Amino acid sequence: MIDLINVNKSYNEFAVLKNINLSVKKGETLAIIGASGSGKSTLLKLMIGLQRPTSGEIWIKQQEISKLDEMQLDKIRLTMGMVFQYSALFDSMTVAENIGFGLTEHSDLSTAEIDKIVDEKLALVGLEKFKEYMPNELSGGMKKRVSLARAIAFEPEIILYDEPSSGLDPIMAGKIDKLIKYTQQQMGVTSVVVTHDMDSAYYIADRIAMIYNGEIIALGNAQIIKNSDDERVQEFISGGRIIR
Ligand SMILES: Nc1ncnc2c1ncn2[C@@H]1O[C@H](COP(=O)(O)OP(=O)(O)OP(=O)(O)O)[C@@H](O)[C@H]1O
Repeated sequence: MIDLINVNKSYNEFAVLKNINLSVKKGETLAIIGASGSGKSTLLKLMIGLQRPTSGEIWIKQQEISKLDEMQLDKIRLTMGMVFQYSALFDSMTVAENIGFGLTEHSDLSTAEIDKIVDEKLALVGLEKFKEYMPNELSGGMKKRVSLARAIAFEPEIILYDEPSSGLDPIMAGKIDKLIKYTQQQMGVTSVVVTHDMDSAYYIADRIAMIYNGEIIALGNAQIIKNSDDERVQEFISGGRIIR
């Protein structure tokens, strides 16, 4: 579904990602972990064509996207949802308008049909009562949930999440995790989730990839990551609390 082949990304002379080879299978949830600045968000941006690789190939559903123009990329993006780190809602639109925006712009659905979908997705994220609110009237966590509702409204085949539960209280973070699992189990969505939260990664992901200085240094299910004999992995997953 998503295949990165020998991908390198540099900003000016600085190599952020080095020779990344990674495949995400249809219906799989892959978590990407790694220290701040290790290149996780850049990896997500490459997958949705917001950044282009310096070299290498990025395949989304049998199409190599790294050399497509913006119009061709837009077509691919219509099959993908993205939940950004900072919600990225349209400030001048209500919650309902934000969630329905993609459908209004890119589908032939009637206003009533879109409204029904908006209601369904708002119920999924527990924000039924906030339909007519403006983003600036919501807390950070609520904005994140609206952003998630917007991403799933379109029923995309792929959803990319950039730290979906950061800044949320544990109960809300748990709810977001359950929703991510729901999109996989009920909608068959293929997901890539950047997270700092190891409990979340173990819960939601089929496999976890750890990036260290722009390279993938570990890849596998929770058991493989937990049992890794790489000190850098152990240090990260224990939150630096390893006793040497
Ligand atoms: N547009 C850009 N121009 C120049 N440098 C960039 C750009 N975007 C990211 N970088 C650099 O690339 C490196 C990786 O950034 P990236 O945002 O991918 O890291 P990250 O692992 O997602 O970090 P965090 O966990 O803090 O969000 C950083 O050193 C950052 O300064």
